[in-house]
Formats: sequence, structure tokens, C-alpha cells
Amino acid sequence: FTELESDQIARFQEYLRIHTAHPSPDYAGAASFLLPYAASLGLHTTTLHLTPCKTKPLLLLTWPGSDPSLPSVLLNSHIDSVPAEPEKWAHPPFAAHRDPATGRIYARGAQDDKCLPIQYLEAIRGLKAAGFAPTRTLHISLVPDEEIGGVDGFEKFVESEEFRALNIGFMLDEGQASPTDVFRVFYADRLVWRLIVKAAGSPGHGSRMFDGAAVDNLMDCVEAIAGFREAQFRMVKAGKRGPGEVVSVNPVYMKAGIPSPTVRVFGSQFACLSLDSMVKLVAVAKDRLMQGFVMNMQPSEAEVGFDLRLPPTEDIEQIKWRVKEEWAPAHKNLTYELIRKGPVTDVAGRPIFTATNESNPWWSVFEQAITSAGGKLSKPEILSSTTDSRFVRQLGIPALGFSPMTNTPILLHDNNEFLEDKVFLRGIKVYEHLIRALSCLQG
Ligand SMILES: CSCC[C@H](NC=O)C(=O)O
Ligand SMILES: [Zn+2]
Ligand SMILES: [Zn+2]
Repeated sequence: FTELESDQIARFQEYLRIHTAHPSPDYAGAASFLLPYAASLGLHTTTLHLTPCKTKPLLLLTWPGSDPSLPSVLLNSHIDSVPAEPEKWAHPPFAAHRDPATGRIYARGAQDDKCLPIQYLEAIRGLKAAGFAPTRTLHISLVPDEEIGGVDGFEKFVESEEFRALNIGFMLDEGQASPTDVFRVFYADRLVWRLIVKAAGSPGHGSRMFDGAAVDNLMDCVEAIAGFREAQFRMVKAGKRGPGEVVSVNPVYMKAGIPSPTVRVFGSQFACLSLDSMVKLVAVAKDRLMQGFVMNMQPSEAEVGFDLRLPPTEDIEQIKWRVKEEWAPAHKNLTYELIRKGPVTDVAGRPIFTATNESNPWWSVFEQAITSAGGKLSKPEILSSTTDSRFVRQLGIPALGFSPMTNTPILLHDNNEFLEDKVFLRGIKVYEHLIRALSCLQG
């Protein structure tokens, strides 16, 4: 690596070491890293507080263009990350360990999406060093709370006067890794719903066989949904549909059982016990702690939660019918809640997606920039998960999801999330091409 490249990798690692994971992301720490970094490159920096408590800053970095009357270009990235289970990782999730043999940098956020701000900023460094000056103004937004729905983040941002004043013409936001050497790009996100099904039923002794127990009723629901899920998944496995082109309905939690009180043993009690009964008591306590539930009672209530996602053009009415008639019918003692998360149509009442044809000049410029960077682009896809792009697309502003990570397994929200150093560095070059092209698109 050149000295510059080593520095770029080090800056990426430094950012990854900031604990930005929920439930208590260190936004202040991230801001004290990112703001002086951007200022050192000559960018204007602003911090917006969209919540009264001021604990969720939204950072805006600006490189003014020579023609500020033209709509600007926005590069977005969320600051927060999902939690990690450190004991299940090969390397600590906030150490940003670089494996010298493979060049893999392991960290929560390595792919999702803490590579982006560093790549944006280092691309700007490169462009400035090459004497490039943008025509359109370029903004970078670094936003809180994407991982928890963006209610105090991008959703408030798009409603703000500050956002309107930016006059955004086009946005690039995160995408997903590509396991092949072809870059992936996303023109839409699926819609997010939550489905919660509750079952009631007859309670009884754990040994009795009877009809209509709550868990039994809930299992009928789970089986019905599993059948639907399998049919959708089959289309993906057969290559007939992309992962964003089907309805997914995945169980994410299950709740049932009568909690058992934990056995507490005090020192004084221990004192009068024989060694034998002490060992037995510890075994009982351990057993109860592990299970946490009474083992010989069939509970009268049970619950399951599903993460439900629909392609933007899918008809929710059909799903509503299925839930009512097939998945959670009242005659099986099942009740449900179907909760919408985020917008389902744009301001004009149309499905939320960005055009990827001649009608969208930004699309052609994007495509050409990837080619000029020596990259190949796969057919534009619908993202199976959800990003802040939906808030921008909802306003009718074009936005594409893109993370320049080729030959990389998809590890967002997974254990041992990593990004290879060379892939990260190549991404900087790709953004140099993208920024050059997008910021000079003629009005
Ligand atoms: C309710 S919006 C949730 C947003 C979240 N984004 C990334 O994982 C997601 O679950 O896709
Ligand atoms: Zn993300
Ligand atoms: Zn995420």
C-alpha cells in the first residue's frame, strides 16, 4: 500500500472503533471524528438537531459547486449500527482487526455502512488533489437512527426546512455487497410491515393431550405462513425472482410459557446444608435458570412476530386477506396486528421507485461512471431490506442504493462482518468517478 492508502485504511478502522451500535450509539463520538475530518478537507460542516434532546445529531458536509443554482447531489450514510454478539465473533466487533493474511477488516458496520463516509471523504480528497471542482454542489449527510426506522433521523430530515434548502436533485445511499465481481445497484426498497399474531387457548397440565392449546393454535399459524414463505423462497432459489421481488415473511420472535421464579440461595442457607443437598440445589437452580419456564404447564397465551416485506408494487390488500383468512383465522383463537412501517406510496400516490431508463438522466450518468471506473454493473435490483432512500424517493427525488463492494459475501447484520482492505480502497476510486460525473451533470 502507498502511504495514502495505509492512512485511508487506518481512518476506516478508527471510525469502526467508535461504538455506534444500538441501543446506545455513540453519536457524539462519531461527530467528533467526522466533523474535523471533513473540515480538514475544506468542506463546510453543519450539525442539525432534529430532536429536542439534541442527542441525535445529523451531520451535513458540503462541497460548494460553481453553479449553486443547479439541484445538488447528496451522498448519504447512516451513523448507527445494529448490535453485535461479541462472544460469537472471531474478532471483537469494535476492534476493527485487520487480518494481515487476507486483508479483511472485521467490525460491526464494516459493510453496513461505515465504509461509506470514509470512501466519500477520501474520494473528495483525491478529486481535490487532482484539481477537480464540481459544477453542482455536493452534500454528504450522516444521519442517526436508520437501523431503527429513521423516525428521529431521515424522516425528520426530509420534513425540515434545511432539507428543502439543499435543493437535492439526486441521492446515492447504501446498497448491499456483491458476492461476484459485478457491482449491484438498487432502485427501490421493499415496504416494511410487522405482523404480530397472538393465540389464546386452553391451559392445562403439561402431560395432558387436548385440543385447542394456545401453542397448538399458534403452530397452525406458523405452519400456514411457513408454506407461503417456502413458495416465495422457491422462486428466489430457482432464480425466477430476485430477493427483493418476492414477499418475505420471517419469524423474528416467539413468546410463550409460564416463567419460573429463579431459585435464590443465600450464604446462610448454604451453611446448614450438607454438601450433597448443596450440589442438588445448585443443579436445580441452574436447570431453572436455563429454562426459565415452568415445564409441566401448557400456557393459555402464545405469540409470534414476523418481519414482513413487500415489493413496492405488491398489493397489501391481498396479504391482508391471507392474514385474516389463512394465517390467523379467528376460529382458531388467533388475533393479529398488521403494522405498517414507513411510506407505501410516493407523494403522487405511486409505488416508490427510481427510474432506471432514459427518462432519468442521473441513471445514465451513474451507469457511465461505473463503466469509466472499470466496473461492470448488474441489472438494477429492488433491495430486500430498507434504507433511508425511501424518504427521498417518496418526494419524487431519484435515489440509488449502492455500496461498492464486489467479491464480498453479504454480511450485514451478521456475525464476523468484514470488508477487505483492497475492496474498500477500490470503492474510493469508484466514488471519485461517480462524484466527478454526477456533480457535472448538465442542467
Ligand atoms: C422500519 S424500517 C427498518 C429499517 C431497517 N434498515 C436496515 O436494516 C430494515 O429493517 O430494513
Ligand atoms: Zn445500513
Ligand atoms: Zn443495517
